[in-house]
Amino acid sequence: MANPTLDQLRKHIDALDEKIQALLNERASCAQQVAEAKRSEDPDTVFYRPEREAEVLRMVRERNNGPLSDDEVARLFREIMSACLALEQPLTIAYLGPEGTYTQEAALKHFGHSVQLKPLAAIDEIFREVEAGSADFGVVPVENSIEGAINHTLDMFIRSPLKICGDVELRIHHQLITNSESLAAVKSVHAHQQALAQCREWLDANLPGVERVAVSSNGEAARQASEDSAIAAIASDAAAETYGLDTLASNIEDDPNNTTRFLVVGDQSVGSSGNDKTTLMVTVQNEAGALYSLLEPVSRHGVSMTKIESRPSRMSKWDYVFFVDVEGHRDDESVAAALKELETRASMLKVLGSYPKCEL
Ligand SMILES: C=C(O[C@@H]1C=C(C(=O)O)C=C[C@H]1O)C(=O)O
Repeated sequence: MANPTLDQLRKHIDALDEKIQALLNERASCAQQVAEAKRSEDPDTVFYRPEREAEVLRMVRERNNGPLSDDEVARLFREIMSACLALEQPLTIAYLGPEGTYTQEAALKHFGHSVQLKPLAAIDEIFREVEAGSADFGVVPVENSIEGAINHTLDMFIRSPLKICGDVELRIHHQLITNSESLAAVKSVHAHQQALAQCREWLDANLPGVERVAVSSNGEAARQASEDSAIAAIASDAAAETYGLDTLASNIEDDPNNTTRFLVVGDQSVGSSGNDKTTLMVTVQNEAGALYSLLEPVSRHGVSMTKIESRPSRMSKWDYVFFVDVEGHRDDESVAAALKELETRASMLKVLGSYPKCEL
């Protein structure tokens, strides 16, 4: 059709929408049949399969020809799978709240919007909630590109039996959100002290002399802003959505690469997706060369180590627990061989989890 009219184009979109909707429902019925198939194989089955979801997202990206970007189609399919899974089994996800935190945004990015979210006040509460089975999974921050590791999260693994089932990276974009009409009407800016620090230059330039108030979280700051239009909060898009606030200025962070990584914790062992990583927790005797001898088999078996973090063991002074990330799944031949040797050299080795590399 040469130069179709607006009316013709809209009719075409209506026809396409009808097909998309029918296909979505066909996919959803298929997912319901998958649930039956899983149940007949094993009555105690888990319906959520992160390794399969990662594979679906990888295929979506690989076959994408635009004009929608790979990220955009992956995000759409993330939501489709979320809705399909909810028909099989609605998931409850505990996260570090209150509502409107970046952890909430990370939870929604990873699981999609068709889950039941449960905001909790502290990292250890999230672990306890999942351990008790009151939530299926938990989402907690683990490191920030500026601030470094979130020690509290790492320390939880020393005592918790939970496993890592996935991770999510989130670019931290700070928004100035408020009910104020304009910057001039803002009398104070509320946020977590880290967010205030990360937007210092912007605040100096755009809101000089305006009071800055540190509060317990950016979600709490947004809640306060929703009750008083003289207050602006620094928080996420999710917080603006949750509390019905307008965004007066976007992406006001001084460092545009500010990124936080979150862990998804649960009691599920995740199968191989073909593009995975494995997190280990190890301790060694406090003696010369111990750490080298521990990691030597990792390199000899051609396994690539991408990260190492140490924390006091809390058992005795100057004794450390190492958190090590390697590429691959624990069932991969090379990783399994390295782990077998590592076990004989470490005083304690725990595989915290093998999980798909983030596809979002
Ligand atoms: C449909 C399935 O169950 C769930 C839903 C998925 C989907 O919608 O594609 C993928 C994995 C599972 O979390 C499946 O395992 O294939």
